[in-house]
Amino acid sequence: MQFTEQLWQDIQPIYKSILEHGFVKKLTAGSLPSPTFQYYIQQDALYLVDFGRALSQLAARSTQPDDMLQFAQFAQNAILVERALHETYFALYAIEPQTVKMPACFAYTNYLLATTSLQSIAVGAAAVLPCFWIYREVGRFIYQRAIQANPYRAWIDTYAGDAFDQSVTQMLELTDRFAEQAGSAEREMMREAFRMSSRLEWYFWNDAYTLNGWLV
Ligand SMILES: Cc1ncc(CO)c(N)n1
Repeated sequence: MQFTEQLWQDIQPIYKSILEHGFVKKLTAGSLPSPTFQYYIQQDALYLVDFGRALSQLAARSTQPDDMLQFAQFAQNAILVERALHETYFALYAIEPQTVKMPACFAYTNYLLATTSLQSIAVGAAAVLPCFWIYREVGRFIYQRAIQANPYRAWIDTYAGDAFDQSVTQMLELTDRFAEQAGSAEREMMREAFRMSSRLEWYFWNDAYTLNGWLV
């Protein structure tokens, strides 16, 4: 079994909770209230900048130029997607960027930055993998069920599309290669990082769904 197959098995209960979450259900049905989606988009714009920063960190720390190029391209893409959010959804809803990260976004971005900075590249790669992989799977899940006139069609098409699929495949190959070179203790840390980021993906949607803010 490929290492990444094991990672996916590990998170089955988390992934199931994501597919069953009200945010994903209502996004699929097209009935997600627009303030909920706006909250999500505003937090995601903040998330994507730090996600790009985490990927840049992995690029800088790569020992192989090919890996460096790959991570740098992923980082560039995160910022391009962030820009696209502004051009589409921020304009559509006439909303301003948010400046405050809410709890899930704060936890997730800080986790990604700390892990890609302080742990090995292999563990850092495992921490960023759910951002790719879960979005592709959730994107496809929604795509297969959503009607054409879904108001969130552009979002669905991005994550169910070929371009995103290609980067996920590349990220999976990288992770499996890192795992082959890692010892068993490091592989355990990779599993732990993958699981933690997967859990934080759930929290990210849950914060939007509940319009969660700082309670104190
Ligand atoms: C929270 C989150 N995770 C993953 C992605 C996809 O890169 C995204 N845009 N936002």
